Amino acid sequence: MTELLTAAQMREIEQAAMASGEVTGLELMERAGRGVVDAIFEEWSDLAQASLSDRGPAHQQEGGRVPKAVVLCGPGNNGGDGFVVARLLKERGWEVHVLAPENTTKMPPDAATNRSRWKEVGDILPLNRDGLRSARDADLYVDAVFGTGLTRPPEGELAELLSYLAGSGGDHGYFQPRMVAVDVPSGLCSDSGKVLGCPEPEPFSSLAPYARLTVTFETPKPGHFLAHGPELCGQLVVRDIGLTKWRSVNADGRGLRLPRLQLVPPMPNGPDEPHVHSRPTLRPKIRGHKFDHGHVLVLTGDRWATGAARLAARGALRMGAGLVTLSAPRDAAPEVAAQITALILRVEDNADQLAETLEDDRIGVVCLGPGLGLHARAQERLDAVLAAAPPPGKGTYLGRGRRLVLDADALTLLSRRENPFQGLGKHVVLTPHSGEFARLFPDISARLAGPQRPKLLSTKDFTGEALQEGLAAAMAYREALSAERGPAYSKVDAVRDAAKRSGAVVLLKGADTVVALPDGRAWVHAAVYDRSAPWLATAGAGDVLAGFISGVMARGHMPHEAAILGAWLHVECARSFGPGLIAEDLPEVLPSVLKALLQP
Ligand SMILES: NC(=O)C1=CN([C@@H]2O[C@H](COP(=O)(O)OP(=O)(O)OC[C@H]3O[C@@H](n4cnc5c(N)ncnc54)[C@H](O)[C@@H]3O)[C@@H](O)[C@H]2O)[C@@H](O)CC1
Ligand SMILES: [K+]
Repeated sequence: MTELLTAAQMREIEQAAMASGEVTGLELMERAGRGVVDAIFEEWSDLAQASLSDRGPAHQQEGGRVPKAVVLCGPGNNGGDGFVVARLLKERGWEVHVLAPENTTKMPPDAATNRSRWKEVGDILPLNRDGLRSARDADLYVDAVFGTGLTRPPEGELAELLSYLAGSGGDHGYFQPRMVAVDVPSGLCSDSGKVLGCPEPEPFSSLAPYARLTVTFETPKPGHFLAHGPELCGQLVVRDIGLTKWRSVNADGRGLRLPRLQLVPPMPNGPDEPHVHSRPTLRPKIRGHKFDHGHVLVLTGDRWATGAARLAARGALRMGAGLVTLSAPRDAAPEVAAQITALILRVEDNADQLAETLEDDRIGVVCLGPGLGLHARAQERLDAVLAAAPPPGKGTYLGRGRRLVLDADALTLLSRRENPFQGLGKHVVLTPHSGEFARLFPDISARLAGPQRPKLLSTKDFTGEALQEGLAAAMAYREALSAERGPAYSKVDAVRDAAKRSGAVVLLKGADTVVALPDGRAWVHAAVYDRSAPWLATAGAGDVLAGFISGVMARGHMPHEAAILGAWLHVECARSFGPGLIAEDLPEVLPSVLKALLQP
């Protein structure tokens, strides 16, 4: 397991460690700075080799070039880490230029100590564009302006400096030369992955620089995986600074810090290795009758709209469900029958007939939504399914309650009900994309999206009232952006709130898929960094995911486990297939992925 820690949790752990008397803040800062330097040299061996302490002073005498670093240190402990990095590089013979704020009255004591240590060996330039101009052409830039303590969007000279650095990176080639972020790229909220003060959805010309390498401490933070985090962090490295012992206690030494947030899959070579499995585990199918491996019922849409449900059904079958039945309205039945072999077809004339089918308590999982339609009959079918799946404890289905996956149109239909969440519970997995999520949880979605950019004025608006209104909206938007406070409301917060409100397990899709339970437990499934699979954004892939989750539940996993495993296997299939993938390929490539997974 790789736990993702928020800024507040990280502070709590640090305080618990210092309160124990076993370690000081200064020692932690030294370890952090050293961790950054080690990571730099591991990433760029040419820089390690160029260091004089490795090659000896003769190198310089022989005319060898002295490597040059610019270290940008902010007003807090992140800046303190920066001063340590600067000192350690200088000790290795580097030419080091440090930029830092002149006013140090509010500087935390450990950072101030490291500032003084630096001043014994080097000068300090102002932390602004002028300072940067006088320290040009470095081999390495170290961004230690803000870390987990960012509380508001940067302003004035700092904003100018950060957006200058940001403008030099991104897709157009990373900042040249190399930029290393200490803990997080400055301006990125470590809890949410949002860039404070920057319009959503893009951090283009943002207030946070694009790093090529980000070195964080102890555990990764949610913001490294959510929203813009992966794009800005470049590559992520986690350095152990010796806080493991205090990770699960409060500052007073008691109690677990809740709620917990885990990364799926755990980071390979992460700080918790080798104590963890680096892969999630799927229950093997051992023996038994087909019904012992679960019976999934997938509802199709109407005639000409059955493809999505067929994709889901094939996903569930390939996942290892013992039996998968498609329930199709009569007019859609011929089309379905012509397309399937191992799947079973059941014809429905009306919702009552569906209710009859659902009396079969061997049907452990029902999946509906893909291609279902949004008409009254689809609503009746959804109601029939919800009525026939009482929350666990009240029903008799296999003694554990029937489980449901509600996807696509089923989610839109839910949002149209007078009481959308009635009849839901932890036996239900909701799998919205952001649009469906906004329909179901409009207020939560608006909070997550942050201030909305007003519509651009067109030339016909350039006079009179329209112009006044447009300008007022633009001013209000600017103010709302600058009033954003850290830690910002994150996708994890939003999905937790949605799960709590609906009572169901909620999976909100994306490269940063988040799964949450109503009790606050949450997981980030990250298809980013070296796990990114952009070709998964293809029509029908979501339908297959609903089927995968249904299939995993049929194998006996709890709904939240199924959501996590389904999301993970979905990405593994996409990665295994590679570019050119279409939705139909996902179930077909699953057997080889499962084979590799189940191998000891
Ligand atoms: N928590 C821990 O366990 C450890 C933390 N360390 C470092 O400490 C960092 C956190 O330090 P801090 O909490 O001091 O926070 P930061 O150094 O991230 O910055 C906080 C400072 O900047 C100010 N600030 C915040 N937003 C601002 C803005 N928009 N404009 C101007 N000033 C702003 C704050 O008032 C505060 O003075 C971590 O990111 C990490 O780099 C490491 O030294 C190792 C141990
Ligand atoms: K930073």
